[in-house]
Amino acid sequence: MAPEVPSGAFGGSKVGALTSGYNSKRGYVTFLAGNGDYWKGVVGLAKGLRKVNSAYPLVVAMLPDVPEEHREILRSQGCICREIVPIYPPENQVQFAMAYYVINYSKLRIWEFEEYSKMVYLDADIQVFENIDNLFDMPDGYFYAVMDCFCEKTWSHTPQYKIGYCQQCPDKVQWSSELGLPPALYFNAGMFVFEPSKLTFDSLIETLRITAPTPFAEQDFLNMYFQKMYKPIPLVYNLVLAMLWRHPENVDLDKVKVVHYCAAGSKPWRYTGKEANMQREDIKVLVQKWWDVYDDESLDFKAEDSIPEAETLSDLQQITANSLLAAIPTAAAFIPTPSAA
Ligand SMILES: O=c1ccn([C@@H]2O[C@H](COP(=O)(O)OP(=O)(O)O)[C@@H](O)[C@H]2O)c(=O)[nH]1
Ligand SMILES: OC[C@H]1O[C@H](O[C@@H]2[C@@H](O)[C@H](O)[C@@H](O)[C@H](O)[C@@H]2O)[C@H](O)[C@@H](O)[C@H]1O
Ligand SMILES: [Mn+2]
Repeated sequence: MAPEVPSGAFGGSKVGALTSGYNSKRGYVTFLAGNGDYWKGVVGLAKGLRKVNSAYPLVVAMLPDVPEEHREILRSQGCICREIVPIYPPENQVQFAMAYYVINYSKLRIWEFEEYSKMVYLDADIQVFENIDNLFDMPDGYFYAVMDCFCEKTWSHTPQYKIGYCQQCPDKVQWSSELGLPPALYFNAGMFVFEPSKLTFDSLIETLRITAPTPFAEQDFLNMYFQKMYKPIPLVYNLVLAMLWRHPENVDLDKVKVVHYCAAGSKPWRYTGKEANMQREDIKVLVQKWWDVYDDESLDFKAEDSIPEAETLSDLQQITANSLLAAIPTAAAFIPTPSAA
């Protein structure tokens, strides 16, 4: 049962944000943990966002165990590095679909980034091949993400997998009422559009404390928590690679803007081609596309690339800000300069 989401938990009015001393900034955000090789995914993502002329910076929410050497590389690529305190689920005996998923609960810290009014979260194993800044203009108050697929073996613990039901083809296998209600629409948590809010963060943590962990860790938790606010967006914004062999009828690769290298063996920086489906021509093309961006030195960060703060506000917001501040001359002196991210 989804918990009651506190009213107003989806970012106050823009006017509120502007006069509260916070910029209503926008930003992309990813998550980095450990001293392994996911930093390469973040570098690829930073360069990919630059290649498609994204108007907003990339913030990296990183656990304390990310070494300084990796942080320096990310800063040199224009990333805004934000160290976060880890979040662990309650004591549990759950068998996570992947053992390392336990660290993914720390992703929840991005709701504390209140200096941003709206953010797009992207896993580090995602690449953006076409500009998706339009996502920031979708109506506030909802949680936007792409629907996942239940057909991979990683889902074998679920009733839907056992009967061959998948939300990507709901008419193929009818959901049996003996199993209770069909699963609610379920999103992949590798990419989503959200509004940072301390109120929401506190509610998330409060709810996490009393929620038994499940195999897909924070992805299951976020699906439960935002069930009533969730709005599916087209899969072009997060192509979960398994869709290529599980639901090819739903995929038009020419239209895909965002590729999520989440299938086993598909992380480009570790690709060997040995795992199932990794010898597919489309996989090889997508892995090469990732490397073409990663290796493109013309996409490396240069000081002139930096986005002046003022440009992170849309024209309308800037006008609103100016007219608001003009209307309250006394207060204007006291609104603190927004802290840097
Ligand atoms: O060792 C790790 C494992 C995961 N991650 C982060 O956690 C996200 C989720 O893990 P992953 O993408 O591997 O899960 P999948 O989408 O493949 O299930 C990654 O994209 C990274 O942003 C990380 O930084 N270091
Ligand atoms: O911690 C749980 C993770 O769950 C999700 O990955 C899964 C999911 O997509 C399944 O549907 C696939 O079958 C599986 O391969 C894939 O790893 C998110 O991508 C990741 O960010 C993270 O939330
Ligand atoms: Mn991922």
